[in-house]
Amino acid sequence: MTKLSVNINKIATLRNSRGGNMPDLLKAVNDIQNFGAEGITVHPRPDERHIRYKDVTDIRPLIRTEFNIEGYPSPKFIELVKKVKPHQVTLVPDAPDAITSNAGWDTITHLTFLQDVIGTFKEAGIRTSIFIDPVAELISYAAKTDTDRIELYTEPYAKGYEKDREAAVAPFVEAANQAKKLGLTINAGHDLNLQNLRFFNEKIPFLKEVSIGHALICDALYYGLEQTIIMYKDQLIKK
Ligand SMILES: CC(=O)[C@@H](O)[C@H](O)COP(=O)(O)O
Ligand SMILES: NCC(=O)COP(=O)(O)O
Repeated sequence: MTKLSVNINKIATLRNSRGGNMPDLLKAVNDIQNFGAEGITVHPRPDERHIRYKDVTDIRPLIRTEFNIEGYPSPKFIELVKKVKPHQVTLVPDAPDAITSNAGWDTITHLTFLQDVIGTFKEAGIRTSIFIDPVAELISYAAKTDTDRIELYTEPYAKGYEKDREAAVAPFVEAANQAKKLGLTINAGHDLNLQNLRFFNEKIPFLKEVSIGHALICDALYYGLEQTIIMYKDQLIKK
């Protein structure tokens, strides 16, 4: 079954908005895992406006599932990830001031850089994934980086879902099949939600993991965190 990794950036953002320690991020990490999530995702950015670097270190001993750290591989980020040793690092090409991630890697232009960074993480025994758009040439270059996985950037799917979900998912199915043939494992994330998740997951039966933050934390305001995680996991059950 596809694993659900909960991105807790939004919980940190809420805490940071007032200073202090409410909501308690470390309690949330414990609870989210107790409620059935199969992983925790964090995405530290250089200005630490969401997750702070210290949060990442503090969270590590509480992980009983899988820890996924996402971010742009700056020297500081690489150092943090090597120190914390998560199960997976997901490389994202976002600019320091990006409100949120808004594109996948140009794996052609940045091939050598990605090969170097991925080599560094693999030497440290950390599984790698790279955030990517569903474009054939970019996927074929992703395989040349020696990454273990790719994370399909699903915002365009989410945007197109209501209008025509078959058309919206088609490039992702094609990209996933191509990546699988090249020996890559497939993750997905960005703007997945209770409406669009089941369809995406059913269309890519070998999808390994989804990381979901924004919509899930918004839903938790209405349903509570435990019930929300149950609802998202239900979307990942193939019926
Ligand atoms: C790579 C990706 O799509 C997510 O990490 C996304 O950027 C969520 O992070 P924020 O919640 O901080 O926008
Ligand atoms: N990698 C995607 C992620 O962690 C969460 O993205 P979103 O659900 O906050 O859009």
